[in-house]
Amino acid sequence: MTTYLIRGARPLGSDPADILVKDGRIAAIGDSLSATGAEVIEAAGLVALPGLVDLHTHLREPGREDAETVETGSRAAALGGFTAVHAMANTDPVADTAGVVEQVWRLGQEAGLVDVVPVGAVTVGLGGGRLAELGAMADSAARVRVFSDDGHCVSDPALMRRALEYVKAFDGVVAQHAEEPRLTVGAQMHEGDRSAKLGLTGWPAAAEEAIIARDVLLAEHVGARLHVCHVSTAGSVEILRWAKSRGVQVTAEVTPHHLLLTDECAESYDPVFKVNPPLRTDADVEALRAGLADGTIDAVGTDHAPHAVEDKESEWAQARPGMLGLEQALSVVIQTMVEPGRLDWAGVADRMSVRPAVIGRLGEHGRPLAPGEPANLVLVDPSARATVDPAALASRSRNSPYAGRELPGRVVATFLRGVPTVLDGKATK
Ligand SMILES: NC(=O)N[C@@H](CC(=O)O)C(=O)O
Ligand SMILES: [Zn+2]
Ligand SMILES: [Zn+2]
Repeated sequence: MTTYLIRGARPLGSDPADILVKDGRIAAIGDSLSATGAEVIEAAGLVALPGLVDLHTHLREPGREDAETVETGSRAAALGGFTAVHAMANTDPVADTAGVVEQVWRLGQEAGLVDVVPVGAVTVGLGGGRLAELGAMADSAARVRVFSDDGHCVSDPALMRRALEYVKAFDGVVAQHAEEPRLTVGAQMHEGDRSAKLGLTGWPAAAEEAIIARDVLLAEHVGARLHVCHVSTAGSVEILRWAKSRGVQVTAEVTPHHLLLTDECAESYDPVFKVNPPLRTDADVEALRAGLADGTIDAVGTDHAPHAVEDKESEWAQARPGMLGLEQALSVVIQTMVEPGRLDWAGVADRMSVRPAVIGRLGEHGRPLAPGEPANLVLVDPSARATVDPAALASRSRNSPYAGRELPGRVVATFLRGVPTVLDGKATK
């Protein structure tokens, strides 16, 4: 294994130091380190962070390999600075058995670009009718700890309660897509002045908030862990703040797109901006940024949702919801949180690596940058700026909501257990 000497990087944005990466681990951090035979990486001006961890990625394999595969999504993740991603269960077949989660886990190992951690479905076929074999998925080689019907809400409260009780036995967590389905029939965008003006059926904030309120009460009642996916409204942040103040074991994530974009994007009628939950208002965006800054929202989760051209480039009402996120997530967080002074680099590491790793119970990720720790790390150039070109993305799909936007921050290198998956901003395989 090659030894790497990373020279003059700023760990979590602190003063420059050298980082020696040897045998898959951080061997030393200090001034003027030297190591014979080491490959030197000049990192002056670069910030070193622990490898990013995504709690919410759609990789589309098995079933829609034309939109993304475990390999192409892994490459997009590595280029975005990630060393672990949780692969959502809404594949075809659905990841609701030990067999399917082991298949996804194995494909991730073979690609070798990030640790692909399968999420198990809560209910059989995402049907919302009966619980999937949660215990078998937890005991499988994939060691599933996060369970979600994402794309669908576990809307039956009795079933949600049973899922929470079940996963408690192995320290698992239910990640809820909070959407009361009776309130979102035919919904196309955020319900408000703009949906009225555009004549599109609205997705009211209350459809999300009602489920979050119900679920935090259930999590409190049974003493289990709940995670809320893609929180999108100011009211949701308030409910989470209240629940946390009561000691409920609830965590939450916000997507990069909900931190940056609003329902104003829908005025273009460009379906690239169609997503669930929908882009909301300026006031919601502000509340999400404040919630991420004060820790009410624990993590950034990309909800990277690749879609093939024919599923996205159609009329708004026909287009599938979802947008890409992995390759620009860190840049969006730099723009919305770091540059305005709302999160420092240690805060970025906390919300994009440490806390998501803890929520997913990934022992080898989200660790401190310290000697002896696994060398999962990313080097970022915060001063670089680039315009997003969807054609240049590693994802197999092109549905980036950031096309043509200039964003700050460039991932220069990513290391997975001491092996570079990205060097000079390019994937190594
Ligand atoms: N976010 C989306 O709009 N779509 C996701 C499903 C989901 O996250 O709910 C997808 O799988 O495409
Ligand atoms: Zn969802
Ligand atoms: Zn999703």
